Amino acid sequence: MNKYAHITEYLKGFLKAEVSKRGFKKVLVGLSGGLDSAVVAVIAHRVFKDELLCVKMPSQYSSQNSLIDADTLCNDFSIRAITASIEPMLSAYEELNPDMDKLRIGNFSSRMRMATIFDISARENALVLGTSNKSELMLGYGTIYGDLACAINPIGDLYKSEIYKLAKYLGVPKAIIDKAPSADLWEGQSDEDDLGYTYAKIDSALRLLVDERLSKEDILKKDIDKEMLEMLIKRVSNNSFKTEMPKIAKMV
Ligand SMILES: Nc1ncnc2c1ncn2[C@@H]1O[C@H](COP(=O)(O)OP(=O)(O)OC[C@H]2O[C@@H]([n+]3cccc(C(=O)O)c3)[C@H](O)[C@@H]2O)[C@@H](O)[C@H]1O
Ligand SMILES: Nc1ncnc2c1ncn2[C@@H]1O[C@H](COP(=O)(O)OP(=O)(O)OP(=O)(O)O)[C@@H](O)[C@H]1O
Ligand SMILES: [Mg+2]
Repeated sequence: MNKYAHITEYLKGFLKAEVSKRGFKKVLVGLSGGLDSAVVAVIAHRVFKDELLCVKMPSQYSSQNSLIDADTLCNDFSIRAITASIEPMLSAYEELNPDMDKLRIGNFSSRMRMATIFDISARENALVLGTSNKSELMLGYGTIYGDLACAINPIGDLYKSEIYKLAKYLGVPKAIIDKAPSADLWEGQSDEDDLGYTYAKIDSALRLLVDERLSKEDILKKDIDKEMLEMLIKRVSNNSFKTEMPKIAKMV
């Protein structure tokens, strides 16, 4: 069996077991029009069919292409979807806080989406599926208690470069595969511009650092850019809190 066919079957089994173990039948996916949520939606649809509901949550900063790409995916795969705009909440908060920079607006947008989809999860008696990949999780490239929040994440152990291959295998529309990954939190945002390097380069180094646990010295012998490696080591260490539970004071 092809590697990505095998991964798909494994993730279908994982989702089925984990959702049923928690006593649920329905799942939600926040659908942005980007690659990660498209892959999660297509795999979840194979398992849950009409018990999957995708939630599109545009803001005034979402690009028009993202909205079109999300609709194309839903049409191609007959996936159920609703729209819940975060624009009114975001505008109201921005009016009260006119000094916010784009990073704060972006993180606030991400948390408004989290609040919205978790409210819908209560209404629908459904679980929220996560869409953060391993590259993002390792680098802390996501908003804590925002897009990182979920009940179950099927793609958190797959690097972005693997998500591309999985998307191709699943038949995700070409427009979604071909466009640059973007958090779409402000106009023109691009993951690879924010991070400074392509995911192909980042993932090659992360594999050596995280999976093979090689030392910095040994990684540098393998033709990896020194500045990038130093950035990655710093990010992995500084952002590890994003994948941990809050520390609780133990009474002694
Ligand atoms: N050591 C520590 N232990 C526990 N908590 C710690 C902490 N250091 C900071 N914090 C807390 O964490 C906050 C900072 O983290 P956070 O709020 O996440 O924000 P931050 O890491 O500053 O920014 C999030 C990054 O992820 C990107 N992003 C966001 C959303 C979606 C996507 C996407 O790809 O779709 C990408 C975004 O563009 C930005 O580069 C601090 O304000 C503080 O409250
Ligand atoms: N407009 C939106 N509507 C619904 N959900 C969204 C929206 N924007 C972001 N999200 C949620 O936040 C997640 C994080 O965004 P991120 O950009 O990392 O993933 P993506 O858009 O699915 O893929 P890509 O990284 O290729 O752009 C999305 O997968 C999605 O679940
Ligand atoms: Mg995106």
